[in-house]
Amino acid sequence: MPHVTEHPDYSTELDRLTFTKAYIRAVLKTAETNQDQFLENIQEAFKDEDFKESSNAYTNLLLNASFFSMSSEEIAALKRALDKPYFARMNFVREETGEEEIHYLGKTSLYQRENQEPIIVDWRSPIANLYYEGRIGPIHYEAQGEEFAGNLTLKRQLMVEKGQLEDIRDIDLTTTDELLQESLSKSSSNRLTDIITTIQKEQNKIIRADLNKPILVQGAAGSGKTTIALHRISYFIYQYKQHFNPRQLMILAPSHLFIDYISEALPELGVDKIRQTTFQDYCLDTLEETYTLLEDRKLINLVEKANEDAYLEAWVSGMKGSRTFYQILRRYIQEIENRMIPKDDFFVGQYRLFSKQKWADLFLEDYVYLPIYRRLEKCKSVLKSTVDKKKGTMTKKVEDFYDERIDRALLHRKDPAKRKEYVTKALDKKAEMLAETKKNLRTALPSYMKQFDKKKTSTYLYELYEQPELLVEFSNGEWTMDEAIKLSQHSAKNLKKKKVELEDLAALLFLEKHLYGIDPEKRVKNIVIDEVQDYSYLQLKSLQIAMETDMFTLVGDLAQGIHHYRGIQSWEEVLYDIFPRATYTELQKSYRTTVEIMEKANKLLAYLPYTFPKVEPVVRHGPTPEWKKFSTENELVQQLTNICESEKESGFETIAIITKTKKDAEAIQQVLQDHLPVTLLEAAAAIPKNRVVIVPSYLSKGLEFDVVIQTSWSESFDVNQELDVKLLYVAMTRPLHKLHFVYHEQFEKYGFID
Ligand SMILES: Nc1ncnc2c1ncn2[C@@H]1O[C@H](COP(=O)(O)OP(=O)(O)OP(=O)(O)O)[C@@H](O)[C@H]1O
Repeated sequence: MPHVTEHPDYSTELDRLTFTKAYIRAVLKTAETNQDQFLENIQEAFKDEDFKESSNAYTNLLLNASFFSMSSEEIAALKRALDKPYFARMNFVREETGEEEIHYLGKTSLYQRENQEPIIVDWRSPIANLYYEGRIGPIHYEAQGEEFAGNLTLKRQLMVEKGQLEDIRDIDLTTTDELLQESLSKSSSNRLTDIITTIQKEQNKIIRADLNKPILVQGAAGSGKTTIALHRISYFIYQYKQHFNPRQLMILAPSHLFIDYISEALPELGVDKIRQTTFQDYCLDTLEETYTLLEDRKLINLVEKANEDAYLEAWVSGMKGSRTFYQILRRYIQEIENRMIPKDDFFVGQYRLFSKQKWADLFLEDYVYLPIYRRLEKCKSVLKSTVDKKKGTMTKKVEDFYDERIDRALLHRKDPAKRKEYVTKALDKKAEMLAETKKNLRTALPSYMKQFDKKKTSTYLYELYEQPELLVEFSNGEWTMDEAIKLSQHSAKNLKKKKVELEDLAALLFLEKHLYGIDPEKRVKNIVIDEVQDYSYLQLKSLQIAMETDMFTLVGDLAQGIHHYRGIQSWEEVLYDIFPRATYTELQKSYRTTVEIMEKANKLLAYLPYTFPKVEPVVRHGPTPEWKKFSTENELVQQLTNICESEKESGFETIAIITKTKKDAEAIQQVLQDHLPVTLLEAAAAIPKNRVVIVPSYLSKGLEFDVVIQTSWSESFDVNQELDVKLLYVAMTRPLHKLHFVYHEQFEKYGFID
């Protein structure tokens, strides 16, 4: 490979880099000091620099520069940019002007203060799309609804590390594949990184797809789903920075372990301010009442116990996440709405102030957009103002009635004693009737409102669980009484004590939204869900209803649907039923692992009850997965330590021992900890650096490691069990470079993949 200095444009590029860094330093210094010093700083920054070309032009530009203030985020981004201000350059001859424009692409943009000419163009800007989409030659792009055409004359990668120009590659001479290969062959650091230098065309399409529409991506293991989702958020924030605060965006990840895993990429992409949480935590935080979340052991029990109880739990989970249960909840809400239509008109004393029909019109039509209890409040306030309005007339009617009688008596009763007696009585009666009317005016409304139950969300769900006959009725015959009883027995008792399962949270969110509404502070405008295949129908539907938006970015892989007992079974129901506006894309190419590893993993797909096209690995070769057998504990320890040590020596940084069950993971940690520094990964933990990790397969989903050792000590995989196949598939698709199998001799090699 020729040395970077041999490139014909080396000195131009070096100049440009020096200029850019100096400019950034000057801008930073000024931003951190004050406006008056800006020019002084600029002059100082450049006094020692001797540009071969255009130095006068640069200096002139700078002398005329004016300062404008920067936010702390912009300052942080620029500081990061000092090490690597940009990663690519392109030359574009605009058809309109015929002039050649030179653009340097980086993670953040930088403009010349004096004339707003870009020094660095943000990778998310419209023009940068040319770099990802286009080849050298005629091309066009869109910005603010307008089409621009021209000719792309140069596409160049500039490798800058720690501020030094390390390499220059002209694309179309070097293939994009080669650059990708290099990027993929690097060692992983246990954390996800950004890929802006090597975003592929099909990935770019998803990142930049219409931001006003939901998208659903079915992507093979390692196809970059998580990475793309984060880049899309970054793109969104860039496009809408004037309109959206990043807090209005939320990413829902499967666990805190996963949030830790993606944490490094977030500030780099400028998306660290978005909300990052799990579905469970979001619901617990959003729901008004306080609940205790029961540990979700369904998958563990299915894998480790596989007994009747485990199957029952999983079955209940499926029922509670189903479309039918959603319909049940909807009908239940309708029934609760009906309970809020009064049986009688509203009277104060004998005066009819409001008819039940008028109430029904308000409740079911005018205010239907509000949650039930807010509607109730509204109707109540309408009644209250009617009472207030009628108050005067009603008391006046009483007064007039008695005053007229008294007047008549005064005029026509001749006998003074009788007259006095009559008038006194009438005055007493008047006072009594006025008091009664006032009392009626005071009490009629509160007592009328008593007919409407005020129950908490959890009580409503409890009452539904507790009445299997209601479940059957609202299911429109889709559930049998037996099924409803089973669900009821499983769920009602816990809910009474405010103990909930993950599955209850979706139902509570749905009910709360309809009964009391969701605090606007807790609503977000745009939601990204990773590992969406593990969500149930109801989870997605409730989230969509609670957020009052369909702006979701959903990424997942059905082949990794290890929570399939509750998860969605096909994308059709998500697309047709929940997100009809969504665009659907498939990503078949896998970037994570080698051809040799993917070939083995691909064999597993044939055992799943879906038709998956084979995952195509980006052509990158590595060793074929190796098999090692052991029979004793000592042998196991020996095998694992040998592999770990030799892989570390070969320079691999991250190594994971992946087991099928948590039980096996714990057992292996016990026997291994005196021989190797190992850490057992927990769902709520962070991923340690520089330690071999032991992790059960279901927790490793979404993560990646340089080397994976798949171990079976007391548990093997049954090819006839869908869950087993998926768990093994997840484990086998985690490594970037090498995969080893270390298995107990009692289990034949998993013959189906050999
Ligand atoms: N265009 C690209 N350039 C460089 N690396 C890439 C590219 N696309 C994906 N990768 C890398 O491939 C690996 C897999 O990406 P990611 O974890 O986002 O995939 P995924 O589809 O979410 O996988 P899984 O389904 O297994 O969780 C990561 O190391 C990522 O950096």
